[in-house]
Amino acid sequence: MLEVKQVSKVYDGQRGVHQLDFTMERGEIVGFLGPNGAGKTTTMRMITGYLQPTTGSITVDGVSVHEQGRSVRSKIGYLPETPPLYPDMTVQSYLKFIANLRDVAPREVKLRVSEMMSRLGLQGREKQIIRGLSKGYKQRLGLAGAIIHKPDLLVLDEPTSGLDPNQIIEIRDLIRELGENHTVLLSTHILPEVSAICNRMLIINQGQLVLDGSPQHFGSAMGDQFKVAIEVKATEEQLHNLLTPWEKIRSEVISPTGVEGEPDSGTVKMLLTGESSEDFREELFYLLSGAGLPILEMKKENLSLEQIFLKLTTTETQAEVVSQEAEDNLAGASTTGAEPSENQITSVDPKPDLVTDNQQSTEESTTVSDELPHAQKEEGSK
Ligand SMILES: Nc1ncnc2c1ncn2[C@@H]1O[C@H](COP(=O)(O)OP(=O)(O)OP(=O)(O)O)[C@@H](O)[C@H]1O
Repeated sequence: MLEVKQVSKVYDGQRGVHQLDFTMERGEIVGFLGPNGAGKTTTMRMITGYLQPTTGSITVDGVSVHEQGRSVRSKIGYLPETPPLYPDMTVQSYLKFIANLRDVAPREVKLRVSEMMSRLGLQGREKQIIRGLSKGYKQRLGLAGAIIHKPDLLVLDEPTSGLDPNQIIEIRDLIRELGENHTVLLSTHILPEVSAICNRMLIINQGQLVLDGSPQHFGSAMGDQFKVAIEVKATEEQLHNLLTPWEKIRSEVISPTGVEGEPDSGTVKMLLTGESSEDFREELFYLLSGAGLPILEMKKENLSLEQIFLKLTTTETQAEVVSQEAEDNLAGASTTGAEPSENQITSVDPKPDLVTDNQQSTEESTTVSDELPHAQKEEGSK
């Protein structure tokens, strides 16, 4: 439904994003990740028609966002990082205003406003002045405004930023629910949010896409070495004798038997690392079972999302762009890793503004936005 084709944005000679290429299918919830300044907001503003790409094209259901803006905008809902709220309005009058702005048929406005109030849990706050709402309720109201015209595509820029943990959970649940009827693109710095809500993620670094696929399948695809953790009923010596001659595998004891002061469990836990991304579990199974050593546990070790993110956005190595195609191979019967691409990434801020758990951002709540809902284009302002 969304096609971003070879899109670049240059600000005063400086690169915003470079040759972005991706598509989104109806019903997907896609997480958009990247360090500060990577180009997430720029991309989202171009998709929603607020910014004109320097080159390339963006279409929604085959219609150009920038050539036929008005008809396409009715299909898109956008929640900028700071929701565009008018602090002196009441909740209800704001939603009515947005409904009119979004071309909701006049006879439907009342019904639509009350539908949004109930869907976003805003009932009872109709007459409340927006200025007095908590950050979480402002975010709900922003979301209500973004979906009041029933868009197919929802673009959310850091929707949980600045919320407390309870509000984060509420907004995530709402997004998950919205994902049942909408296609959603959301940017975030909170990596667990991607695993919690999204069925696909895009990572952007220095304006270029460096990863595209499902968060569940990247762990092993991103690692250039296949890793397996095992627990075997054996002695360390037996395992050592068996595994040492296997040249392509490096083994490391995680929990040895016979730890002083501990009863001997009779098992050894080991981490085995292959020299490549080739899956060696089957060979390992036959090797150990052939030697009469029972395998109590065997688990493929995946890179965590945090490790993937850091690997892709902080190293000075060749980018290992994992394409959707490679991920499909991985998800299927194939046991090989993803094909590396020729794209290059270079070093960036080694400490991107990354939240790896449910830490709350300390960002201050702001009510007056520079991104008012009626501002359809705002070239060059951030
Ligand atoms: N209005 C602007 N004028 C000039 N340069 C800009 C403007 N907006 C963004 N940029 C530059 O474009 C690049 C991408 O910025 P963008 O805001 O899209 O990144 P981001 O991934 O959203 O970052 P953050 O996570 O900090 O919000 C940065 O180098 C930024 O400095």
